[in-house]
Amino acid sequence: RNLFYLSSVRTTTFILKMSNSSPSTGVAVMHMQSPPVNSLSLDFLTELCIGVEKLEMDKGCRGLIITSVLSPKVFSAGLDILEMYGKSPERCGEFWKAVQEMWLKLYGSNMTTIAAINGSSPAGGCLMSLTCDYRIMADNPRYSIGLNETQLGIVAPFWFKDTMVNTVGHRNTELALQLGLLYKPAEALKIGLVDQLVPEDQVLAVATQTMTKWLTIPEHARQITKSMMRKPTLDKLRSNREADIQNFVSFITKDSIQKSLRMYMEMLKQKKA
Ligand SMILES: CCCCCC/C=C\CC(=O)SCCNC(=O)CCNC(=O)[C@H](O)C(C)(C)COP(=O)(O)OP(=O)(O)OC[C@H]1O[C@@H](n2cnc3c(N)ncnc32)[C@H](O)[C@@H]1OP(=O)(O)O
Repeated sequence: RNLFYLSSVRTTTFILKMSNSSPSTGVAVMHMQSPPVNSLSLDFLTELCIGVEKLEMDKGCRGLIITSVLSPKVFSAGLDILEMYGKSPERCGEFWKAVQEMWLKLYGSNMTTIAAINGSSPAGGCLMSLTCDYRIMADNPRYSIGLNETQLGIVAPFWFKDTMVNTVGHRNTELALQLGLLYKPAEALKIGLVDQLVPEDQVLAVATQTMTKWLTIPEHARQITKSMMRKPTLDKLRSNREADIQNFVSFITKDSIQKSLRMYMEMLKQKKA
């Protein structure tokens, strides 16, 4: 099963093609396609990290757009709850390492990255879009975005929080994280959680136009500036990875947390019924 595919902007797509930036544009598009909701499983994260690493090594690739083919519904439902429920501590540790890896690779990417958010993007899905340099969201009030971890009875780790603070500031993050707020597109724009709203059918086209503008900036200067802005946040996790994994494993395997996750999954199913 292919969890996502990468394509050039101008040519049509190929499944998991790795030398995937168009020579004419230098831009790759990652289309996430892991039905039903693009939840971030261990397999998905592993595949994503390999794909990004290959793009990073491709000197012809200067930009990456991340979007979903599950539109018009979901960009990403965040971490796969089933990876955190009823799993052994070893497996939980492996999963968390992959989540860290995804964040380190995307937040630390040398490429210009744009999230073309064409559906809801809660929790880990919001984190993934926060790693990007620019966020364009479909202006559809059915969609929402935010770090809603507290609603599941879990706590967003410090590097989720730091990424949010770097984007929307301390006060907005305090409110967002404590209350587990999911923002409608207009509210997300207001606090700076997304940079631009566009009609649903134009998300990818506007992302592509925006990328063209970003790529006119001298590459070396932009990369050094990005690194200067993000390095302290990245270094904080890099120097605490193992402790962060241990913290996650001991937290997520607690009976009370497992119970909260079970109740949340039941609530999702009931909502559907
Ligand atoms: C120190 C401890 C640190 C812990 C830090 C953890 C950090 C991050 C946590 C996360 O990312 S947890 C995930 C949080 N995600 C959510 O809360 C989103 C939940 N999902 C939804 O709100 C909705 O599904 C949606 C994304 C808005 C889409 O709605 P839609 O109506 O289109 O689809 P549904 O019918 O609700 O769902 C379809 C199907 O998918 C299952 N599902 C949904 N989300 C997840 C998920 N995140 N993981 C696994 N499975 C998910 C849902 O249960 C349905 O399953 P079935 O009933 O079809 O079996």
